[in-house]
Amino acid sequence: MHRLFSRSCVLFAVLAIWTHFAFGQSNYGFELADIDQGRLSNPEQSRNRLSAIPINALSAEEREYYQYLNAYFLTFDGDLDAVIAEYSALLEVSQSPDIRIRTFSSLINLLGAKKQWQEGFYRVEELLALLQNHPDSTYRPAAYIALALLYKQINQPETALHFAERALSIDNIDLFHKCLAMEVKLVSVLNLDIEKLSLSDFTDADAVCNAANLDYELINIALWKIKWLKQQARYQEALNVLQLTLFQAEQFRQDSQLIEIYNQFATLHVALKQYEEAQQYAEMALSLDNIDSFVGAKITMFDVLRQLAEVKQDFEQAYYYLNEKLSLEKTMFETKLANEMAIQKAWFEVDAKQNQIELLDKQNDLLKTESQLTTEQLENSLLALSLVSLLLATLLFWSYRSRKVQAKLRYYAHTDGLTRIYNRGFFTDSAENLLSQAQKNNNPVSLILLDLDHFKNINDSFGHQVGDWALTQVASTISRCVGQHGIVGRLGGEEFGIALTVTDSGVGMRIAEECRKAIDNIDTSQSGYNFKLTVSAGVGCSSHAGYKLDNLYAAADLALYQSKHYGRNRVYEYSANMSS
Ligand SMILES: Nc1nc2c(ncn2[C@@H]2O[C@H](COP(=O)(O)OP(=O)(O)OP(=O)(O)O)[C@@H](O)[C@H]2O)c(=O)[nH]1
Repeated sequence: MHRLFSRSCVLFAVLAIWTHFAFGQSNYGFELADIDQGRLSNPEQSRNRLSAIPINALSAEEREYYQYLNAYFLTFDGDLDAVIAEYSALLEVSQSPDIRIRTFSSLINLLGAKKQWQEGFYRVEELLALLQNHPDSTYRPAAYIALALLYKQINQPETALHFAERALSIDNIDLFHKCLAMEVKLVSVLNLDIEKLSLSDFTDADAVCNAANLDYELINIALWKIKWLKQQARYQEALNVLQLTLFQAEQFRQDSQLIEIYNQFATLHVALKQYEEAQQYAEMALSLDNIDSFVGAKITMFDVLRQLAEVKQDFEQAYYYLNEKLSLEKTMFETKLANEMAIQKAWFEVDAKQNQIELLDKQNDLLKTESQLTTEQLENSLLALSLVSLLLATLLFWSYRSRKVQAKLRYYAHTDGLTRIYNRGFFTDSAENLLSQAQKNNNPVSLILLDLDHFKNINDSFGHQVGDWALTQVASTISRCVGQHGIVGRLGGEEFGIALTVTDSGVGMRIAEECRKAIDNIDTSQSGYNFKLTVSAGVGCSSHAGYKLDNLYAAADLALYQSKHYGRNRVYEYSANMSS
């Protein structure tokens, strides 16, 4: 028992959750739909059921539904302005297309009833736009009917007919809306081209409205049929239909329809020359409480009474009725004119507003184009800027690269490829500059020539590569020894030159000796072989040989020769008594 209870609880919870999600968050979704269903057949009970629903328990969507139904029931209280305000407020917040379509439809009907044309026409535009975006809404019939009725009311039968036919073209249109659409269609065709109507049009509409159980519309259709028969002078047939309609109307008791029925009776009896009956119905109509609200009917009745007075030869009375009729016609004409003007003004204002909106749209488009143009210009400028930047970067890059290449070329032009010290050409140029500068400043300078001893043997014994290694070692050792005191170059093969700045002969000899010693100390085992690496050097000094490079070179060379001659691995300085 306990297990059964818990299972039921679980099932109930699952069902509740499912219902919650399937029907919009609360259980009132069903209730609202049910109230909606019964709103036409039992408005009072439906209204009471609606007022019993706690608004706070509703989801946002249900609240919109509630608001719509609440406004609908408010119509029965008669304060149409309040209902218009409710519908307008709902349109401000409503998100649901269906609720919006229904609200627009109801609002348009009310605005028509209140003759608030301008607002009505705006709402028509909004409703049409909404219908275009939601062509599958189930509430299209109601929307088309609302539009058809409004256009019928403002005496535009073509447009009324168009919307009635749109409604009738919907496959699954319900009987209620089908009946209304058929009625509007009948009236519109009756006003446009009576010849186009046949008896079957009335019979069909009658069948649909009968099935829909719509008494008011049934009486209306009968009244239109009577008019149609009358226009064809089928008075007796019209009278027969009228007899049946009177019976229906007396049960239903709608003043407007009763007045119209008495009216028709009176005119038909006049046509059939049944004056007494005509008089009776005309007086019955005029005696109805609110006959003054139906000016058209009153005019017809005064006309009937005028004809009857004329028949009786009572011209005074006939004149009275004629006057009454004319004065009412004048009032009705003025009212009609004012109404027409109000409608035209509303159209004009809606049109003007529409034009203004179109103008604004065009201005907007213009602004958009302008901004697009500006954007494009900006984009073009940015593109141009990017291209220029790219070009500049490329140029910079190329200039950098060419500078690098130039520097490299310069380097290669100046440098000995193997030993990385100045080559002969650059050494010679640099040495000449150095000498002329020293000469200008009267500073003593020295030129040292160094030549590797028995270098051929190294090449021959250990290979050319070891010979190259030896040359680079000697070059770097000499550069280290000279430091900032001068410049070093490879003059060719295994011969190196040093030009020392601001140096007297003593310093020249000392540096040459340092170089010789350092070279003698090179650890040749790093080459993979052990051999003796020595240089012989000759020093020429400006104080003995002058500042001409050739002379200095010759002096140093002579001294070098001495070094070689006297045993190698030694340094000699040129002196004037040194013989070549
Ligand atoms: N490995 C190598 N050898 C070179 C280079 N340039 C010149 N030589 C060699 O240097 C040697 C110079 O030989 P020699 O002129 O006979 O002079 P030496 O053998 O040093 O004898 P002395 O100068 O009289 O002590 C030659 O065998 C050249 O081939 C070079 O760049 N690399």
